[in-house]
Amino acid sequence: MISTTNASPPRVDSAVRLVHLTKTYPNGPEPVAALQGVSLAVRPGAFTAIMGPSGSGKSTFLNLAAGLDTPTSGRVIIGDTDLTELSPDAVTRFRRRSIGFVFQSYNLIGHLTVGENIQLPMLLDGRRPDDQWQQALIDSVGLTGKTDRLPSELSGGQAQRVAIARALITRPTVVFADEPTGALDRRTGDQVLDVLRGTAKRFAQTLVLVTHDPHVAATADEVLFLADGRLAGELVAPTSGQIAARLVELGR
Ligand SMILES: Nc1ncnc2c1ncn2[C@@H]1O[C@H](COP(=O)(O)OP(=O)(O)OP(=O)(O)O)[C@@H](O)[C@H]1O
Repeated sequence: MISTTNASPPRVDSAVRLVHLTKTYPNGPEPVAALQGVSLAVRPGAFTAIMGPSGSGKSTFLNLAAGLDTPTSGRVIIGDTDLTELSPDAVTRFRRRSIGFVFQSYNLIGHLTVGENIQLPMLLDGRRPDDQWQQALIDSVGLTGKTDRLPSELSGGQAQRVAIARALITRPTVVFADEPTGALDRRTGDQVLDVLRGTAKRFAQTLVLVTHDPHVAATADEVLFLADGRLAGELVAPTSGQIAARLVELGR
């Protein structure tokens, strides 16, 4: 279940809870109100897609929810931790442990091997991943036998599989993904999406994904729509046709 109101959501057992979230960018004389009072809760284990017309606030939403940027007002609660009450250093530490992020452009470290890239969030946190868990993850994303390669020796699809394993290695409370198939051709993108969705389901990983692609969003449990910085409805397990129709209504 996901709650999508512009008012305060009921207290629920949630992986992500946003309360009256606003973000205004001080763009000279004309500040931009990119988010205008968004409240929602994401159920643990759910796969939620975020969609909306260009400029509707999707990237702003993702950056705030993942602690990459700070809101103008409102609260971001991941599990039972309110990010907006933490110091910047504490947010960085919390993100390492409890938030995974998959970028469109992979963001792998070029001189580290596949295995080292995957382990990095654990190592930065002064921990070592459990060998069995790491192997299960590598197998699940289809990188068995490729852990000694360098990123330059990988295809785009393989690189994104590394990024997916890296995002999940800490068993975070939530993984956020920003257009994770946007740089891939359709066939490779579909395979990577299957890997992301399948691995998240297998390990009961909460996943929140921003996409422009109705075909990608149609694989989610729920699709949330943003328009002009506000929530503009949700669809549960929709078809890509239903999603496309909703986007047309919202003036995609
Ligand atoms: N760093 C920034 N400084 C100033 N304005 C910004 C900044 N980032 C975003 N905006 C503005 O905030 C609004 C929301 O932008 P955002 O990037 O969140 O939308 P989006 O839905 O992700 O768009 P797109 O689908 O085109 O990527 C837009 O009007 C945008 O111009």
